[in-house]
Amino acid sequence: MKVALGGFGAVGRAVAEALDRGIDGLELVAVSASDRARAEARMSGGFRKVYPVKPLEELQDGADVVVECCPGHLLETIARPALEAGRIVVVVSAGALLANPHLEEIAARTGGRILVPSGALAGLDAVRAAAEGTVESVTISTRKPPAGLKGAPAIEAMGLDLDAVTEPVLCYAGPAEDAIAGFPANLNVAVALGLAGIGTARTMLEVWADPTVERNTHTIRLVSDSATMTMTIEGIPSDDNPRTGRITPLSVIALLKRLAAPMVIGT
Ligand SMILES: NC(=O)C1=CN([C@@H]2O[C@H](COP(=O)(O)OP(=O)(O)OC[C@H]3O[C@@H](n4cnc5c(N)ncnc54)[C@H](OP(=O)(O)O)[C@@H]3O)[C@@H](O)[C@H]2O)C=CC1
Ligand SMILES: O=C([O-])CC(=O)C(=O)O
Repeated sequence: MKVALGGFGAVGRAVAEALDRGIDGLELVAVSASDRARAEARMSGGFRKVYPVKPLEELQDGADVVVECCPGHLLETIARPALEAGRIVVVVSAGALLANPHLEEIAARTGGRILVPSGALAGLDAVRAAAEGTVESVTISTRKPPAGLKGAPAIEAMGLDLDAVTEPVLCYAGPAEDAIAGFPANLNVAVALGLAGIGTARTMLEVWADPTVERNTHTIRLVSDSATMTMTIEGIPSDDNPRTGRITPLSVIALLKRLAAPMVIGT
């Protein structure tokens, strides 16, 4: 499968490095970045090959799979032409799907597919299985080191000085659906959880700026007629972007491998 990466930041570059090192059945064919020269320089300083840096709208040409790993407001720019062309689109900015419900309609019409990786979250396999039965409630509590919430419009609206936070501050409590506008680059996990389970309107979220944690910590609780679950993941922030956990690109790589694998494990 030929893979094009829409984004070459904390997620895209790590996925590109893995594909460049070589994964059976997968071939990197193009990347996108806002700074083309910098992307090319990064590839020439360590990659085996320098891949074409293409505009986001052209990633589907010559690719079977397009991975969206850009700021969420660019999801439509990447996904619409790729889905119109019937491609598989891997969406890392899951939160942006809420503002773009038409993408699923395009996929249904063209035979394209939208795949959302587990990203920085644990347990979506079991949540999806439980959702085939009756789920009573799903909650997620997110605690991030204050730096991991920097730039979020909701934090700016609160007037919270994240550098001055000395004890945990509750920054949001309510449905996952209503949080993403205020935290577009921080809560993709909560939207992915909602989409996997009982919907983002019924999935209840708390967001904490917590100086006592060093990791992006997400705890899911689910009550259903098949199981109750409590799952916590403590993700190490990536060096490139403290908002993004290191496990996120690994989740994308694992998903891409499933696409090419003769055997698939997990829901
Ligand atoms: N689902 C999940 O669990 C998670 C989702 N995310 C989400 O994944 C997405 C990617 O995260 P991350 O890699 O950390 O983000 P980064 O900010 O590190 O990287 C973003 C990339 O997008 C590129 N870009 C920006 N504008 C354009 C443009 N107009 N054309 C082409 N490329 C562009 C940047 O280019 P340049 O390199 O030139 O700056 C950069 O390579 C974000 O939306 C983030 O919120 C993150 C963590 C977990
Ligand atoms: O990496 C994380 O902990 C999660 C994250 O940023 C997101 O969901 O957008």
